[in-house]
Amino acid sequence: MGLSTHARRQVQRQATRLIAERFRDPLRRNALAGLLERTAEGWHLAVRTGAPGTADAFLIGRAGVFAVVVTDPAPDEATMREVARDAEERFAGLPGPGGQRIARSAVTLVAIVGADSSPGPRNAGPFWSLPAAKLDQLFRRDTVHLTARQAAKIADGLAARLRGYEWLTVSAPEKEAGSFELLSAESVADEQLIAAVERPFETWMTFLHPDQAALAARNYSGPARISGPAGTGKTVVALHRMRHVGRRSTGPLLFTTFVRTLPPVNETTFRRLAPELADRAQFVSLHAWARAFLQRRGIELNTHSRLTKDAFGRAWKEHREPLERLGPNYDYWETEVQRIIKGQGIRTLEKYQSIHRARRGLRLDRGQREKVWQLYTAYEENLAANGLHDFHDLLSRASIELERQPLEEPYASVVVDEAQDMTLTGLRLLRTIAGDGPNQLLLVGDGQQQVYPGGWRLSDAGIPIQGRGEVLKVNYRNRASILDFARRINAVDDLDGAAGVALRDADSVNEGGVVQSWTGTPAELPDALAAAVRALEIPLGETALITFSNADADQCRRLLESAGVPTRALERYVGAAEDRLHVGTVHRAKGLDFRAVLVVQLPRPAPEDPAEQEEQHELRSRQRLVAATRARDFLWWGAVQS
Ligand SMILES: Nc1ncnc2c1ncn2[C@@H]1O[C@H](COP(=O)(O)OP(=O)(O)OP(=O)(O)O)[C@@H](O)[C@H]1O
Repeated sequence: MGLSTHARRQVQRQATRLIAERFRDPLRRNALAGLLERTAEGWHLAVRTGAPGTADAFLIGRAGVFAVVVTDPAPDEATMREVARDAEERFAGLPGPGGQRIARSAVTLVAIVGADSSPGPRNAGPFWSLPAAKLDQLFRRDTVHLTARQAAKIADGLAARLRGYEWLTVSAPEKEAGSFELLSAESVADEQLIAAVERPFETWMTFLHPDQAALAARNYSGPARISGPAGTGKTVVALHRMRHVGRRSTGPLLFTTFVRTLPPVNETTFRRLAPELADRAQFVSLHAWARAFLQRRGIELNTHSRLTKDAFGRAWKEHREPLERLGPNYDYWETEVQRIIKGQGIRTLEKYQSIHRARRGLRLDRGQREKVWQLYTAYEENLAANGLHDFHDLLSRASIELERQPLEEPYASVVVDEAQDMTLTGLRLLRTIAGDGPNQLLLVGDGQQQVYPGGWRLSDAGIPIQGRGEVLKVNYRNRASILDFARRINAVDDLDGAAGVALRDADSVNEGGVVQSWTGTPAELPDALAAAVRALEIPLGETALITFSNADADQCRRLLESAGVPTRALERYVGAAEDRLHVGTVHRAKGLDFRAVLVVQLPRPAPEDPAEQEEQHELRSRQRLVAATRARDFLWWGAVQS
C-alpha cells in the first residue's frame, strides 16, 4: 500500500469497523476488511447484504474484476460454477474503450478460504482458492492492466446491475489521499513502474471486441478454427477461450504450437489472465509433447538433429544428380522430403504420385517424383541403419501409440496456435489427442503468415470444421503507419483452399506509429544499425531485431554486441521485459510482438528456375509480412543490397 504507517492504521480501523457492523463470522470479517482497506487505493468493493447463492463480494480495480466467495470449508465446484455464471451475467457486455465490452471470461472467481481448510490442488479448478492470509496476491502489480478511470467506469456500470449488495469504501487521511490519488490514478511515475514490469494496459485481459468476446464464449459441437490477419487478437481469444472452457470442464488443458519458443510466452500471459487454471494448463510445443508422451510409454526415439541432417546429406550425395538438373537447390529437395513427403505422412510412391503439392513451385511429373522418392528412401534407410528418427517420426510414432492406447487422462480442450505452420502429420496427431468432441479442438492461424514451405487442407488431416470457421478482422497490434507498410507486402493466403481475410482488409484501431526504411551496402550496415539502435526511444527490452535466417541473426548479433548493445537470442524470450535487445529469425518471432522492431534483410541468391523463384518469392513475402507485423509502435526496415 502506498500510505504511511499512520494512514494505513487509520484505514484498517475504518475497514474493520465497517465490516464488523455487518458481519459476525471471523473469516468473513477478516477477509472482507482486508479487501475494503484497498478501496483507499482506488479499488471498488460491493459486499452482499442479501440472500446467499451469489458472490459474497465484487472487487474491481486496476488488476481486473473479481467475484469473491468467503468460505470455510473450501467450496465445492458445483456451487462455485453457479456463482461464476451469475457473476459472468452481471459483468457481461459492460462497455469499455473503443466499442469493446467486458468478456465473460474476464471475471476472476476467487474463494477466500480459512487457513485450515484444504483447498485441494492449488490453481487447478474453476476458481482461485486463496487463504485469507494471502489476500495480497489479488493486488499483484504484474497483473495491472486497467486505468483507474476504466475500473471506476466498470464499477459504475455494475452498480446498476447489483441488487442486494452494498458499496463500501474507506479513505486515507485527506493529506495522504491527495498524494495517493496522484499515484493511483494516472500518475506518470506509476505508469512507468508498471511499464517496467509489463506492457501498460493490456486491456484485453478485461475488454474484448464484441466479435472476440463472442468467439471466446461460443459453444462448438466439434473442432473449430479461428483465422484472421496478423494482430487481430487470435491468440488473445484462444487464451480467453481456454479459460472459459476450463471453467466449465474438468481435466487438463493443452496449448501447443509447432515452434518451441512460443508456448512459454503464452504461458506467462495465461498465468496472468487465469491464475486459477495455471496448474491445469500445459503449454508445450507439439514435438516436446510427443517426446514426453512416448517416454511415459517407455518409448525413446533418438532424434539427434545433427545426425539426422548427416543422414540426409549422405542420401543427397547419392541421388543429387537428376534432381540438380531440375533445380540445383539442396534446400528445395530437403524441404520436399521434409515438409511434403514426411510432413504429410506419405508412405508410398503411389500416394506421392497422386498428391497435389500445394505451394511448391516446381511441377514434377511421375518420373521426377520417382527420383525424389529414391532420395527419400535412401534417407529413411540411413536413419534406420543408425537407429535414428527425425521430428516427423516423433509425431507419427506418437499418433500410432495414441491410437493403440488412448490417453489415461483426456484433455478437456486443446488449442493449436499458429496452426498454419503445422505439418499434416502434426495435425493428425492433434486430432487424435483432442478428438472431435464439443469444444475439444481449436485451431488458430493465418495462412498469410505461413513461414515454412508447403501447404495442406484441414480436410486432409480429417479435421471436420464445417460451419465452425471464424474470422477476426480488427487489428489491435500495429499502429496505423506500420499496418500501412505491412499491407503493401503482397503475401497470398491460399492455405486450406479458402480465400481468407488478408491483412489489407483488416481494420485498424491504433493511430500513429513510425516506420523508417534504410537501404545500403553490407559495409554500411554496422553504422546504420548502431545509429538506429542509438536513436530508439523505446527501451531495448521491448525491442526485437528480426532476420530471415539464423546466419543473418548471428551476424546482426555480433554487429550489435561490438557496438556495445546488449542482446539476447529470441529463443530465450518468455515475455518478461529485460534491458536487452532480442535478436532472432522470423521463425522465432512469429506470434510475438514488440513495441519496436528492427528488420534486417540481407541479400540472398535467387534460384534460377522461374517456378522455384516464384515459390521463394511467395514464402519471403509471407515472412516479411510476419516480420513487419511484429512491431507495435516503431519499425525500422533495413534492406541490404549487394
Ligand atoms: N481486445 C483487445 N484490446 C486491446 N488489445 C488487444 C485486443 N486484442 C488483441 N490485442 C493486442 O493485439 C496484439 C495482437 O494480439 P494477438 O497476438 O492475440 O493477435 P494474433 O491475431 O494472434 O496475431 P498474429 O497472427 O500476428 O500472431 C497483442 O499485443 C494484444 O495484446
